[in-house]
Parts: sequence; structure tokens; C-alpha cells
Amino acid sequence: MSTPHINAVDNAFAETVLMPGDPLRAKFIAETFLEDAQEVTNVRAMLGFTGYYKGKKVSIMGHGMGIPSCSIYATELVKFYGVKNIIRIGSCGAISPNVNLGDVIVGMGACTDSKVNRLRFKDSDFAAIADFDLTCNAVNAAKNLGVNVKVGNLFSADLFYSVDPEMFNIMEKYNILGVEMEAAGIYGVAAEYGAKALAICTVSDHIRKGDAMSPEQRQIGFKEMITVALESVLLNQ
Ligand SMILES: O=P(O)(O)O[C@H]1O[C@H](CO)[C@@H](O)[C@H]1O
Ligand SMILES: O=c1cc[nH]c(=O)[nH]1
Repeated sequence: MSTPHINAVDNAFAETVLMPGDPLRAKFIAETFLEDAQEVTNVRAMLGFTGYYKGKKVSIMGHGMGIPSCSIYATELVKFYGVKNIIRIGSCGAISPNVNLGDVIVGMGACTDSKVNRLRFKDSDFAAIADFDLTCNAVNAAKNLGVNVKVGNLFSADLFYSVDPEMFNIMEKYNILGVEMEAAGIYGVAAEYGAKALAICTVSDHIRKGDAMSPEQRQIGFKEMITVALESVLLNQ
């Protein structure tokens, strides 16, 4: 079987798919962290891989940037390939002085300026939340690894280049831990199709301070997040 955007065969994906935005990061993660990783899809160079982490079958696939892109891949994975759990592993920007470069954020909820969940929910507010079990498993995996994570709200923005800097003040007041571009959309897809979803993000930029992680910091920071996500998959029932 293939879909308009995924050319994998039936049963090509594990029940859990880890999804970074960048397909080349998906390739790097699959080659670095999985055993026997095989490329299973490559339409539009949105690469997906399936392999084994400590004996457990896991898939890694890019989802692109923004809610429209990630919604297409998440929907097709769940609806046509039987995927049960989607764990976004991405980068985000921070606003609060209490959040630092390299921090790992577990997105218990995700606010958004996108209308996708209102389209689903007859224009009422939909609380875009992560699956509780996936959240607990990520927090427990982090504890076991000695990785500090911050758990709370993300903001999934449609615009990477914001036109309204005042909004960052409001986000800070409401304790938004990280600004990224997909979590609320993936949580909406999961709710629509009865799947489970979670977004874990590493802080790559501080929007207020204007600083960004060095390539070395990224390597270490992302490695922590990826390991937390993979170890959390081992805790899934
Ligand atoms: O690092 P990824 O997962 O792509 O996430 C963040 O980076 C991209 C913007 O540069 C957006 O996709 C945003 O959500
Ligand atoms: O500031 C940032 C950093 C990463 N991703 C975003 O969407 N925003």
C-alpha cells in the first residue's frame, strides 16, 4: 500500500514513530541509535526508517515544518499504516528567563494560533494535550537517565518569523516553555483518530536573549531528548 505522501509497504512502521521536523535528522537518528534500520519511505525526500532500539521495533520519520505538513504525515501514518503512538522530537525557542538553551521540554499541552483544531471542533477551543501514558513514560525515562526535563505548555506557531512580538510577553506570562510549530497539530490528529501523541523539544534558541545553541550543544542536547524518547518507548505497554 502507499498513500499520496508515504510509499512504504504494509506493516513497514512500528507502532511508535518518533518524528523530528528534519528528514535528515530522522536519517541521522535511525543510523546512530537504531539497529538494522531500513529506509521505508522517501516520497518528497521525507525519509522514514524502521529499526530496533534495544530489541524493540521503532520507526523514525521526518514530518516537515508547520502544522499542515506534520498533519499530513501523522494522519497517513495513523489512518493507513496502523501507527498507534507518535512522539515528536523537535527543537523549540524559549522566552522565559527560567528556560535555558539545551533544556528538554515535555509538551503536556500545546497552545496555537493555528485554526486546525477549531476546524475540527466547530470553532470551540480544543485543549490540545499529550497522551498521559506517553507523558509519564517520557518523564520516567528522563528520571531513570538523570536528565532534567521541564513539563508544561508549548506554543505551536504558524509563523516562524513572528509579526507580533507582544505575543511573546503574553506567552511568558502564561508560562509557555517552548515555541515551535507542530505539537498542537499532531495532538489534534491523534485526538481525531484515537492515537496517542507527545511532543518533546530541545530548546535550540532563546527568543529574548537572541542566543542559539552551538553545533556541539545541539549534538548533546538533542542526544538527551532522543535517548529520553527512545527509552520511553521501552516503557510503553
Ligand atoms: O526542529 P524541528 O523539529 O523542525 O522544529 C522546529 O524547527 C522548525 C523551524 O525552524 C519547525 O519545524 C519548528 O517546530
Ligand atoms: O525559535 C524557534 C526555535 C525553533 N523552532 C521554532 O519554531 N522557533
